[in-house]
Amino acid sequence: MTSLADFPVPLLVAGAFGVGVSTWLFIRRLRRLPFPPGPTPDPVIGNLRQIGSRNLESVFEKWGKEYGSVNHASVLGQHLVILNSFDDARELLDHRGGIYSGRPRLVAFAEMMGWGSIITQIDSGPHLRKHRRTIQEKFSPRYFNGYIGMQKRVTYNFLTGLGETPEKLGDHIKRFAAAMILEITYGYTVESVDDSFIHLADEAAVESLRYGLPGATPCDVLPILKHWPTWMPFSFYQRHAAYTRTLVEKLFAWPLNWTQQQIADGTALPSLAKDLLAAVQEGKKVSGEILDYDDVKHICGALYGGGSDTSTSVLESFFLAMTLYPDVYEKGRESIHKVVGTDRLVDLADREALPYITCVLKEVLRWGVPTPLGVSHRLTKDDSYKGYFLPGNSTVLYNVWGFTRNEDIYPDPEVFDPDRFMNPSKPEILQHVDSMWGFGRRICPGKAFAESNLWLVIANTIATMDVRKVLDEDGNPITPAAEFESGAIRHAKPFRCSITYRSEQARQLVADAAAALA
Ligand code: HEM
Repeated sequence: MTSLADFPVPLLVAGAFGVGVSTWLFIRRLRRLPFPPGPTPDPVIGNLRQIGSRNLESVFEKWGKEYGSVNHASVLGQHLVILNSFDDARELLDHRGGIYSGRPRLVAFAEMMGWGSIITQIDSGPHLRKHRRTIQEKFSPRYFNGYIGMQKRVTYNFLTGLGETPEKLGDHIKRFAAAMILEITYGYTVESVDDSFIHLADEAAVESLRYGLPGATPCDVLPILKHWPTWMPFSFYQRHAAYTRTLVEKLFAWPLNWTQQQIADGTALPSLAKDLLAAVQEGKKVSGEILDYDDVKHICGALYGGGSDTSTSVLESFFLAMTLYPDVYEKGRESIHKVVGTDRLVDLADREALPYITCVLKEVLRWGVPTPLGVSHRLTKDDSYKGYFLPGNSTVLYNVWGFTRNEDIYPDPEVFDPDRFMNPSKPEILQHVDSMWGFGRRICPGKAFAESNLWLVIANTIATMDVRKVLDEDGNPITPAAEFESGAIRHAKPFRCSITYRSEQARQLVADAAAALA
């Protein structure tokens, strides 16, 4: 076989020179291309003023209409690429995923407050691969099918609580979302929203978001400031980050220590943490990877943040939509009565036979948009697209809210209409709503699990409860506004609705099912 050593040295040098020159020419040509169009930046701060807006997704949508679907902006020297069309997002984030799957550097949030070791913050590389493979395997339908009993129990507890104190809808939703994740992750049962883990998670989230968002502290602009000692003057941000870090570390360590104690006592329920800790102890590979204790801590620690507030947002939107659209509710109930009857609750095995309920869930996702701008990716190398230069290390944002409001795909986008997904006239109708779960190599690994939890709870709520508008003193129905609070996770603004069991038989069905699994 011919090896490199068989070639004369001058030929090798000439070859290497040729490759070097053509790479240099290629990069030069790339850099001569313009940035994608976008709003004119201010000196030094760039587009900070526009980016500071709360409803960033609608700002981006306007830019898309004004400048074209791919936009460029900058904030304090950081390039941003904004994708306002689903096709561009699919081309770049899916098809060119090899260079579009990093995560932007967040100095305060990830490096100072301690979130940097969890998957959502980890940049591309072997560490990411290890965590993703583990989560993907453990949240594949094959694996979590073993948790159907747990999914049912959490669902029936939700319905029981709702039947008893419907005015506490928000608390029941929050408890449901937390319980699903914490049971499967740690085998930890959540009895109420007054749970100490939920309090700790809330406090860690509030403190982290206070100064953790990109650009919220000078450390994001001048990373060397993260080393500024906390005993020095002007160290407010460093001291706040150090305090937040203690909360974040406790958030990761506390539930895992709890599971370890349960294992030692012989009382541990099946859970992801239990499986992974056993694999670490026995030196067994998980999805072809060797994990250590810190991997387990951070893999498990990522899931509550990834799965609980998103699911909460979806259920809030569901109850708001059902209050506003009684015809949809009735149609959903009729479809359940036809297939399941009224003598039993709805099961995950009924999913295929109940396509309308699946469409209700899809429409809740589209209408409520839990993650309006997904999670930002990072472009790891210079690239060009549609004649524009996209600089390496750009933060890439995709406008899920805009994709799912595109009138060509979703006419009357603010109207809640699950029928748009029944026998869709074009494949885009189903494809674009799936952007809710992100793109490419970073697509949400909890998608199948989240969809099955949400489907089960939505189907059984429709089957057993009446959700209606509340009446004012004169007996007139009060129509709540379809208003949402935007942010990384979008939530319906607080609203009132009336929730009662559909019948005594429905109440009994739920009570019996909950008792059987208690
Ligand atoms: C309605 C519920 C949910 C929605 C809308 C949602 C949405 C998303 C989105 C948009 C991303 C970012 C994808 C990207 O970077 O392009 C993501 C990532 C992630 N999600 Fe979900 N998610 C949900 C539920 C869950 C659940 C239940 C879990 C856990 C079991 C979970 C775990 C994760 C994790 C670990 C990541 C990070 C993946 C990575 O960085 O590579 N999610 N999710």
